[in-house]
Amino acid sequence: MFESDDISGEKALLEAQKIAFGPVVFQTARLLRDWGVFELLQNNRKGFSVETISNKLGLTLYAAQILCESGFSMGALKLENDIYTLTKIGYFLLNDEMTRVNMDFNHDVNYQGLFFLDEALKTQKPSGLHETFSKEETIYPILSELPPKAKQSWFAFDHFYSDAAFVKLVDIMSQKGIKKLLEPGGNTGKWSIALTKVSPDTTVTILDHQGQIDVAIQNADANGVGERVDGIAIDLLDHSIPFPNGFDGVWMSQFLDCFAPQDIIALLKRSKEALNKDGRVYIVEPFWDRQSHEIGSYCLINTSPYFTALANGTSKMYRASEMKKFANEAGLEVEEEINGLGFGHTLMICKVKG
Ligand SMILES: C[S@@+](CC[C@H](N)C(=O)[O-])C[C@H]1O[C@@H](n2cnc3c(N)ncnc32)[C@H](O)[C@@H]1O
Repeated sequence: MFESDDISGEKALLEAQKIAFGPVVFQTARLLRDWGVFELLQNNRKGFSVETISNKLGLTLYAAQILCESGFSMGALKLENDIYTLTKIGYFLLNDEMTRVNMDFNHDVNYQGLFFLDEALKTQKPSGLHETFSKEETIYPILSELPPKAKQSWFAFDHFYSDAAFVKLVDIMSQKGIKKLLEPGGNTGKWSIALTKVSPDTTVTILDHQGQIDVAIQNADANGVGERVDGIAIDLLDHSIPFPNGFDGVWMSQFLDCFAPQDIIALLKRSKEALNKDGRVYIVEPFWDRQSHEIGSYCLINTSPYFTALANGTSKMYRASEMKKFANEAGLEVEEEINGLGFGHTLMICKVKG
């Protein structure tokens, strides 16, 4: 994975420039996508001159030149005999859903805040969040109050990955005969709704901030499962508050990555205390050491600085080996691990250590 040293010095120097100009190319690629250049060229395979592109899209010739020349340099556009056409990279930038949600998330949520990454890494506070959106300790209490584009891109990013994993997970979990499930970080209720819809004997209790609980309850009502989805507003970082107990399972999806190791261990201990005798803790995470392709690992590893600068200053995307260690320290052991769910999520089923 990421074997980058097996290239010529010249290639390496070019790769280094791609990193040095990364933010520039990111912005031009985004505008080539959002201002219709990629789409125009996708619909016209023979391509157009920059003059025609500028005329057809109502851009100044200068704007079209700036964007198309950058598009050519990044490999998203081909330039032959003064005619631009779309390449495979341009095709993915335009059409690939994962690329789109990653780009929107990085622009609308992260871009400005990442300028403060150094301070965030030094202070372990989300300095980027403080400089852009809010003075709160973490992004989570204000998720539902983010500016509209940031809010939309945050939720689209979160849901894109978990929704894909939920398809198979609903199958797996609906066969477990769970009556009472506790869901810390249940967010807008996507999982609780998906599961209760196919499991008529299951009830789910969400623990989250009030803003998310309100949306989750509204969504559950709209989906006809409101009677079996409830929520408790709580600051999950206050480890002096025990979880409610008597549950067959505690479900945490894309949730533990929002916390530093010591908080994960404390949350897992509180989860353990919430279980019935034969209960299990279910951890769903995209671990970067469990990806079948380096594309997944690349996306996950580079999501971590969002957690530093914007989310909380302390968490990251973890490796499965790290999570196993945390579970162990909390008095749990991983009984089963199911990999390859959705775009590369893992389900870790944990039982209380005997
Ligand atoms: C990344 S989202 C996970 C969403 C969902 N479980 C999924 O799989 O898509 C994390 C959730 O944890 C909640 N959360 C994070 N820190 C929290 C805290 N300290 N107290 C309460 N909820 C918290 C957030 O509000 C958010 O809904």
